[in-house]
Amino acid sequence: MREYWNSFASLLGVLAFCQSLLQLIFPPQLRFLCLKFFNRIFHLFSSYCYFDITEIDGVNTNELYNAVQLYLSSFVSINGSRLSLTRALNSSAITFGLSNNDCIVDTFSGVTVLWEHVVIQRQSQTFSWRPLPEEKRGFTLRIKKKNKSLILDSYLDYIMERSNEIRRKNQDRLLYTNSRGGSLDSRGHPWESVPFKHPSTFDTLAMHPQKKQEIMDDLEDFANGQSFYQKTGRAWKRGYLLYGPPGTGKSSMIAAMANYLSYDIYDLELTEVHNNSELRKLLMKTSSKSIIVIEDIDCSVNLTNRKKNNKRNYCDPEVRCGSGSACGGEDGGNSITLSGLLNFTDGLWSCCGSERIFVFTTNHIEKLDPALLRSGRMDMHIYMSYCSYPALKILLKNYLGYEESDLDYHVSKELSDVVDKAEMTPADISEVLIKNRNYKQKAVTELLEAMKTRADRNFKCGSLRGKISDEEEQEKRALETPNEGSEFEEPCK
Ligand SMILES: Nc1ncnc2c1ncn2[C@@H]1O[C@H](COP(=O)(O)OP(=O)(O)OP(=O)(O)O)[C@@H](O)[C@H]1O
Ligand SMILES: [Mg+2]
Repeated sequence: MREYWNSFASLLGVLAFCQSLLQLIFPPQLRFLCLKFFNRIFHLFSSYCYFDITEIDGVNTNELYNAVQLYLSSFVSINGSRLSLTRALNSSAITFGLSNNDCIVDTFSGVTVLWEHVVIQRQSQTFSWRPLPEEKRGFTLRIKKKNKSLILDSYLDYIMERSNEIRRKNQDRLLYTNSRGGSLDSRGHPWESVPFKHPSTFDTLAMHPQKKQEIMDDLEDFANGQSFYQKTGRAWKRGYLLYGPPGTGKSSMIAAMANYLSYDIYDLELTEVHNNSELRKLLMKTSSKSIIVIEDIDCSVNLTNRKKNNKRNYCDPEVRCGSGSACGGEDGGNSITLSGLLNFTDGLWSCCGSERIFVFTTNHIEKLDPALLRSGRMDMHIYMSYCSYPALKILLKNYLGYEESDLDYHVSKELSDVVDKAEMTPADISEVLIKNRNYKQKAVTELLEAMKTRADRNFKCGSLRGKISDEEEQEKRALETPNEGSEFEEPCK
């Protein structure tokens, strides 16, 4: 056996020698042919095969090249002695890369592979619609021939997956908006984006810890549920309806969800969408691993339909534009309808892209069309309630750094007794605590006073409180939609 290997090694040595000799003696064309011939023979006997992944494929950027670069960056930082460093747009992290013509060994499923980063000068600028870089870059993957089929497919898939993860981790989250009202930017995108830096997390969110845990588990199950969704033939998406009075943390919850899963947010302003087909286009331009949000859903769809349909009740099936009717009603398909919206979240269109979460918020669940609430449409209905005692403890910890044990026994007893009766939102309570955050004792005393006053008032004039909050609500709507805020309609009976 050893003799066989010795003779094989000497054969390779001779071939390499002939190659260099040819370079000296023959003219270039002949040399090229001979080299090709010897290379063929060399590869025939070699136990390795090679794959080139170039940076530019024709004139398009090769996604696989970028993925490999990012993937290798996750472990070259430990091994390399000379590395290239990059920081991408919108990223707060620095990534390491292999320097020119450096190699690195990787192991996947017990198989060892070698990566080489190849950089060569481009000889002459060939004709191209866009200027090409002066250097030709690429990665060469060397693997044993016998492992080729075993690892090629799954290894490359694994690299794509890992690189996406790294990219998401490195890149700051983005908040997209369609506030341009359907016009496209220079790259044909209907969404505008800004870095998303909302500090709300599930730790800072004041709500019952058990309920919070349920939501976190549900999100986790969703994010790890690719195989489940595939196996059951369901689109990989999930819908949450957040409802409750203003200031109870619906928007904060959305931010916490995005931060928890590291997803981007698409804040869909329905009043800026002119018709159902525009809505579909917007959906097609959203990326996976994102949360698509429609805030105050009772106002958006309701208002548009009502406006387009001369104040008819939007629960009317014609207005809702159910199956068979011409969507858009009287204006020849020039409005967004409830059925268009449902198709967007639930129908065939909802499946373009994957791993997406839809979140609708409302202050008035009773005003929503039953079609939106039907089981299976929104997977979870989450009531964001007035502040409870467990939620209050979280706020005290957030704003004052107080644990329950830091409070005087009588004070904590009084707080726990009065908090439900006071019916104050976390936003109300936060305001009192922020104002006095440098005087902790005073903050607690003032909060207790405010709660007692509110509880008394609620007890004395419960019906009046209802009116007040309705006024607050109308005021809020008027501020948000100055021209349309006064047009409130009776909820569906
Ligand atoms: N559950 C909560 N936990 C922590 N902070 C909260 C909570 N609810 C409200 N807040 C505080 O109150 C402010 C307003 O809350 P947020 O905008 O999330 O309420 P909302 O329910 O979305 O109200 P709206 O119905 O008016 O949109 C937030 O900036 C946050 O600081
Ligand atoms: Mg909100």
